[in-house]
Amino acid sequence: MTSGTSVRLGLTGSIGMGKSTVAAMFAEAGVPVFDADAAVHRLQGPGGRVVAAIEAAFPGTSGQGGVNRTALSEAVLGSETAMRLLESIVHPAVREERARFVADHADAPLIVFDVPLLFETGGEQAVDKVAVVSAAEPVQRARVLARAGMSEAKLDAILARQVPDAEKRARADFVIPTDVPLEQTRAAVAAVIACLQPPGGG
Ligand SMILES: CC(C)(COP(=O)(O)OP(=O)(O)OC[C@H]1O[C@@H](n2cnc3c(N)ncnc32)[C@H](O)[C@@H]1O)[C@@H](O)C(=O)NCCC(=O)NCCS
Ligand SMILES: Nc1ncnc2c1ncn2[C@@H]1O[C@H](COP(=O)(O)OP(=O)(O)OP(=O)(O)O)[C@@H](O)[C@H]1O
Repeated sequence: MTSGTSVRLGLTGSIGMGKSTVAAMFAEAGVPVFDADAAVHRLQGPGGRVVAAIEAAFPGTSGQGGVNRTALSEAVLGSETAMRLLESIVHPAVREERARFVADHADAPLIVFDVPLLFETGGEQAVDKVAVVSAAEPVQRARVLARAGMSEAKLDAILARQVPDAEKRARADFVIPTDVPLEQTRAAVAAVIACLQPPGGG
């Protein structure tokens, strides 16, 4: 690793596993975090630069507030062709935002990319190490099904498009558990930081 470049940690995990919670722990520890989902919300929000392309591809799925995610979700979930079309619009724009983030944090010893679809999009090629956030399936399902607008069918449609948790754990360099007390999750985050960013940045 030449000087001046950051160690890049990919942070991923299936729906409801705790990525956002763990990403916040990295941020609290002073590690710059790129949140891909937040980038998608910006890009799809009011004035977002992919709104016009999404409306052209999926007429009626946007309005004054940008993309109507409920309408868009109904238009694409369950259709592999439609989801791939949506991804072809959104993912390049996310990659551009990620490149800007890297340039803005060139001197940080460690940076984190919080990317839900890291393995699904080959994003692991762009990072040095991967940490997977994981919990037992019943815990995961209970969390997600407690969300407004979620259903068993929608959850299963999403999970069908995500690399299984067991495969993510096998391919990861680190596994961060979230079906444990928050302090244990926080300790796991600290251990990953200590491993990748030794004191003194050595
Ligand atoms: C499909 C959409 C409209 C659903 O929006 P909605 O607000 O209902 O759900 P939300 O965005 O919170 O996603 C819920 C869960 O689905 C997962 N998910 C989102 N997109 C995808 C996808 N293309 N493939 C598999 N899982 C996905 C997320 O990781 C999350 O765990 C939205 O997720 C979207 O625009 N996805 C395409 C862009 C994308 O691939 N985003 C993933 C992060 S890079
Ligand atoms: N260590 C933990 N102990 C208890 N609850 C946790 C822990 N970590 C995360 N959670 C809870 O799990 C739920 C899902 O967490 P979070 O929103 O971070 O998941 P996510 O992977 O970002 O979800 P999505 O993929 O849908 O965006 C939240 O209610 C969060 O409070």
